[in-house]
Amino acid sequence: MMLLEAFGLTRRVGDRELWRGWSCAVAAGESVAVVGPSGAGKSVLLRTLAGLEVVEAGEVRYQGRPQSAWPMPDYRAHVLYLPQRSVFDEGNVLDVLRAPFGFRVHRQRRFEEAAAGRLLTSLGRDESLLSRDAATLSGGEGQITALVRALLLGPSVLLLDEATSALDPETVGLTEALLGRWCVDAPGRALIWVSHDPAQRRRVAQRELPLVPAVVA
Ligand SMILES: Nc1ncnc2c1ncn2[C@@H]1O[C@H](COP(=O)(O)OP(=O)(O)OP(=O)(O)O)[C@@H](O)[C@H]1O
Repeated sequence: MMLLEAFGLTRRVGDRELWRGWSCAVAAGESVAVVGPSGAGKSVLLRTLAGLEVVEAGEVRYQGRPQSAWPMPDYRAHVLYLPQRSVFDEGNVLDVLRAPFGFRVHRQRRFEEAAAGRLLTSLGRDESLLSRDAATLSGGEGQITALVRALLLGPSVLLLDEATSALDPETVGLTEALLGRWCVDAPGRALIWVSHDPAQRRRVAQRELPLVPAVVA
């Protein structure tokens, strides 16, 4: 069975059709990249797969079950969207990492500061980041914080929307290595990348899923 599938997705914004009849099938253990020109709707597509945008036409399935048949908080905990830029609530990074564990959907999970520390170490940072005010993080520090928070929550599918764009090359390398290991470390995981960097796509993606803009009649 495929982990995440889309069948015939079509999406309009205003009076413009972004894409028509888009389909994909991503298996567990796969790392793939959605590619298309600027404005083609890659972010809208990832957000649609993540259950953050309405599915106007077509169907998304996770573990063979239609997105519409999942309780949405559960679905979004499994299929997690990581934006280019995250806005954090007040507090320090530790507060930001811990906060989602108070949500009902994550009640089976327990926040472990040591696990956060290990992830930070594997991204070339140390625990001093935990005490920093989240509102004053740099773009790259914000991306690291968002990635660590996402991984701590134990998703199955990570949708990465230019999620390493603000990182220095060394940290990009560490992030790609970490995610590559993450994807195969346990069964039932997959990565879907959107990246403008073709070299990054070659490094991280086993194949590309083209997003071709709809033809205007
Ligand atoms: N809620 C919305 N209302 C109206 N237009 C929207 C909405 N969301 C996205 N759009 C438009 O849809 C188009 C696709 O946006 P999106 O950010 O998904 O493109 P993209 O392929 O990720 O682009 P880029 O590669 O430049 O980041 C854009 O023209 C955007 O302005």
